[in-house]
Amino acid sequence: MNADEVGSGKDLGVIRIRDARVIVTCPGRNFVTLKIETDQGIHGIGDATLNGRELAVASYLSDHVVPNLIGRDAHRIEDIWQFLYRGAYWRRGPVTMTAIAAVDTALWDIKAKAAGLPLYQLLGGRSREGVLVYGHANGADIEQTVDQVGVYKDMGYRAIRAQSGIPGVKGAYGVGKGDLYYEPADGTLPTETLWSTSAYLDHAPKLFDKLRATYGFEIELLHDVHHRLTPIEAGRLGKALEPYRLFWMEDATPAENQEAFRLIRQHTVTPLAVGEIFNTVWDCRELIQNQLIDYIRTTVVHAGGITHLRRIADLAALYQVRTGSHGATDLSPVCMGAALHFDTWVPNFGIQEYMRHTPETDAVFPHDYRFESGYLYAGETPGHGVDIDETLAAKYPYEPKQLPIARLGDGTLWNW
Ligand SMILES: O=C(O)C(=O)C[C@H](O)[C@H](O)CO
Ligand SMILES: [Mg+2]
Repeated sequence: MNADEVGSGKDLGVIRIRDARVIVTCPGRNFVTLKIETDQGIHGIGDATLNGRELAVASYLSDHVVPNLIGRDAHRIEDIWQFLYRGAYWRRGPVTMTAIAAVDTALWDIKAKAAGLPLYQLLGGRSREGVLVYGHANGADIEQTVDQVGVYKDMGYRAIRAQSGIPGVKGAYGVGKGDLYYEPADGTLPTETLWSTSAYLDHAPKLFDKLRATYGFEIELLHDVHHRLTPIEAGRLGKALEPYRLFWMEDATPAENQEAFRLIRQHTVTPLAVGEIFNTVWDCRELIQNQLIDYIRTTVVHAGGITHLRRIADLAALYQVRTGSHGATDLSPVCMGAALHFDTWVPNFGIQEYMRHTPETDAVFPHDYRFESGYLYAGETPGHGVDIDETLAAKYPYEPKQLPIARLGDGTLWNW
């Protein structure tokens, strides 16, 4: 942001929204960003990226939301949130909630800039110095994954998610091309992958056995099942992984049926994390209130912005469920910046996922957060500390890309 945009703290009267527009850019992968401008010269931005379905949110914003924003007081974040949620009549869902999140994030950015404060100060101030993050180590086989965990350890990570290719399974989830920048949305039409539960259940404990034998128990290890097991299979895996003391087992089974997690809980004390595809508190209310999970992974961009994420975190706090926000590369640096301010404040913080963006993406979204010794630190710039270079963004036009699908050996469509 420009120095002349920083408010004196006296700009908390009415501040009118003058213009709002959607910017779609593809510096290696697609990102959708909403930029809101005000009559005070202050602007705010919000991430609106929904991987593989980007243009649906872009249209929702441009065609249906932006006309409703012009002339409104940007300080009335809660009222605008309620207007967009209740006013649409059609509540919830990823497209709606991602669009609302973009508006909400941009408005918090504006309010914090107007106040001359970093966003975490407006949320209630600092609860911690740094935000513990986990990185992604993956490899084509166990040996490669073990080596990659070493690479992340050497970079200073204290918590590492480990995924490995599975013998006989083409395109197992989470296995990239061996570099730091894994991106699964890789085809104009979805890439078809294969899934075998029995091969996976046989393989996964061997990976963690080797990791603990190599690196001991000081490092935190995480694992993402990516929605592929039935509840009883997930219970079995959780039990098999208990000796390796995972920080969490993520998305062990699809969570439309929240009750399914009770069965998993009955069989294992491996901590459970879920929620990256949830959009509202209603998607996780039973999971939280019945203490069926340990970490809730809802994030700023897909769960209605800072305003709604705070409601989810407050409910979770009542039940000792901690946050562990999604932070894959399809969430733009704008989401990451906002998430880090949220994480710096939220009392029941657990961990933050952090997949590094490519240098091209970082150049389009200049930001002030930084990584050091396993922690990310939100900056002190007023606002959420992330901006967009529109000239550079315009050099990377949208490219249609979809996420893969998975099938069983007999051709049955499974969960990717
Ligand atoms: O980062 C994770 O935990 C994921 O599961 C990443 C998702 O596959 C990704 O965000 C889909 O777009
Ligand atoms: Mg995941």
